[in-house]
Amino acid sequence: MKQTIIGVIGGSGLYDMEGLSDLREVAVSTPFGKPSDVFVVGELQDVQLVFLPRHGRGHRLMPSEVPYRANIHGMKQLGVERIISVSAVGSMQEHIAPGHIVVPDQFFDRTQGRRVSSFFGEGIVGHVQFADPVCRDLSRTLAEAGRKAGATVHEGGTYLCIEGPNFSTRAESKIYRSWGVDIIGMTNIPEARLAREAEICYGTIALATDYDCWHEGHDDVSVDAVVAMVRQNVAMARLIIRHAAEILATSHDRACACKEALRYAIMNDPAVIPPATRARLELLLGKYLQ
Ligand SMILES: CSC[C@H]1O[C@H](OP(=O)(O)O)[C@H](O)[C@@H]1O
Ligand SMILES: Nc1ncnc2[nH]cnc12
Repeated sequence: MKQTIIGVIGGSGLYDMEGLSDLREVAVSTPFGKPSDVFVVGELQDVQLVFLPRHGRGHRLMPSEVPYRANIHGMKQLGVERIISVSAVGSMQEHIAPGHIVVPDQFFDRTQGRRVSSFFGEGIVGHVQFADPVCRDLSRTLAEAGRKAGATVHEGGTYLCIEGPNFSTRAESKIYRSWGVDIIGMTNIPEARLAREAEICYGTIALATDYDCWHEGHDDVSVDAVVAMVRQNVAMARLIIRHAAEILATSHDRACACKEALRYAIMNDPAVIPPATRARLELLLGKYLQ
């Protein structure tokens, strides 16, 4: 039986995974530059787990500096079919308290166009569906794994992605709340877009660390507060991943549409795609450009 291969992108405060066996580090080069760090590959609960710290070890990269394309391409090269993103987020709703877990089902993009969030371009035009930006099956698994780990889990919710690196102004925070968003962060939207183009399932375990700056009864978000809350919950995040691995170990074959996201996405007459572009996208598109 083929082994399930899961990618984990660790966010703020999660720079390694404990409990992996047969550990090895894999440096991957991609047509889109160098990933955030070397990938750590190991076995967990009968699945192969591929771990990458989003901001690099030592947290060297700002949200707008993360090489998102290289990270997702690297995951694809290593055979990853499902990516679990772990992220620290601010809560935009009273009932989502710091320490709670949210598994978002929607994203709202407030980044400023400084991140390249598509593999297309340079002679190839593609448009993938993105109405449901996360994999429903993977997200259901993450919520189940979260409950099993004893976390308070909010299943579904809208993650608003800002450019950063600064946190929001109070006016922005209040306006975002009036839009009905649930959580706020700085990293997930490019990853979700690129994972979809790479036909990889994407789901997020978001740890609420603060109430941003809208809540009069709580301090405004600060790095200290985020780091303290992540530290308190990092063991739980790891346990959720372990439970998710347990569930996914027996469901290697994906029933979702993520695995075919590119089938009807390409606009080009294949004859006009420049050879260099075709070569660069071979891993992602080769099967559709025969
Ligand atoms: C340290 S607070 C801001 C920082 O934390 C979140 O990162 P990640 O999604 O990688 O956990 C947020 O998006 C910001 O990058
Ligand atoms: N309030 C907040 N805004 C943006 N990113 C965050 N990450 C954690 N808390 C955050």
